[in-house]
Amino acid sequence: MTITLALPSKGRLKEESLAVLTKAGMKVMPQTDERSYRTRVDGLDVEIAFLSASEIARELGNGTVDLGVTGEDLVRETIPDWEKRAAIGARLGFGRADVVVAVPEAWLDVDTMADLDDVAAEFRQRHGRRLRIATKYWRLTQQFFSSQHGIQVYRIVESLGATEGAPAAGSADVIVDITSTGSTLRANHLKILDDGVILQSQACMVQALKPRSTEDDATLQAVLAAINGR
Ligand SMILES: Nc1ncnc2c1ncn2[C@@H]1O[C@H](COP(=O)(O)OP(=O)(O)OP(=O)(O)O)[C@@H](O)[C@H]1O
Ligand SMILES: O=P(O)(O)OC[C@H]1O[C@H](OP(=O)(O)OP(=O)(O)O)[C@H](O)[C@@H]1O
Repeated sequence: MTITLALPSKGRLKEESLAVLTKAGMKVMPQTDERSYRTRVDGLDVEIAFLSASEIARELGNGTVDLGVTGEDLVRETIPDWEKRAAIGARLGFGRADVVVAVPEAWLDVDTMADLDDVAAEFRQRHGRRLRIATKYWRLTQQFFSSQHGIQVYRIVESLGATEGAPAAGSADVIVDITSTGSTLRANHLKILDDGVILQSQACMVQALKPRSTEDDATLQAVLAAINGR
């Protein structure tokens, strides 16, 4: 029996994930070439699958992989009712980014979610339409605006990239996106609301919650123990 561990297929997330496994004493066999997306962990019944970070979240949600390294933001955004289907086994300390609500710097009297609620409430009267929020994080946005802050009158405009440009382009009024250094927000004259941090995300080792054999469960627990003890 074998379990599948999905790792990010490119960039810093891939390099840092491999470094975590090495530090935990696991030897990932070299890929036969850069474009081969599968390999194994030496001496363990663990198959490695290299996938994109967002795909890893999706595959954890539908139970196609047993373990995966991906961002907490993607787990919470991609998997409906994520806590029923996945569990965070370890926070890995890299891939840090905050998911934030940001508004134009020119909105001088809007600094908090309560201020934004006021703006949303009067937006239709003033502008003849609802407040538009550009984001690719529509699930996190709905939870934060509607469930946590009771803001109901808005419209999500799905953005697939360059989200920070949406207010200047006129396709949205405010945005929800990730930020790490803050330079993209600053370059686009946007400011984070004082209570506008929705999630402080980082890369995590995530376990799919699904039935598996006793041997596979033992392998999975051994991997998690090694990661947590690194
Ligand atoms: N500055 C950053 N820019 C983008 N993602 C970041 C940044 N810092 C940390 N991350 C995290 O990296 C993860 C996204 O990684 P990546 O962009 O490789 O994913 P992806 O969406 O699957 O890739 P692709 O763009 O190929 O579809 C998220 O969890 C995100 O929070
Ligand atoms: O706070 P900063 O350091 O400026 O980083 C934040 C930016 O980085 C990401 O973009 P990137 O082009 O890396 O990826 P994406 O837009 O494809 O997610 C993200 O979407 C922000 O736009």
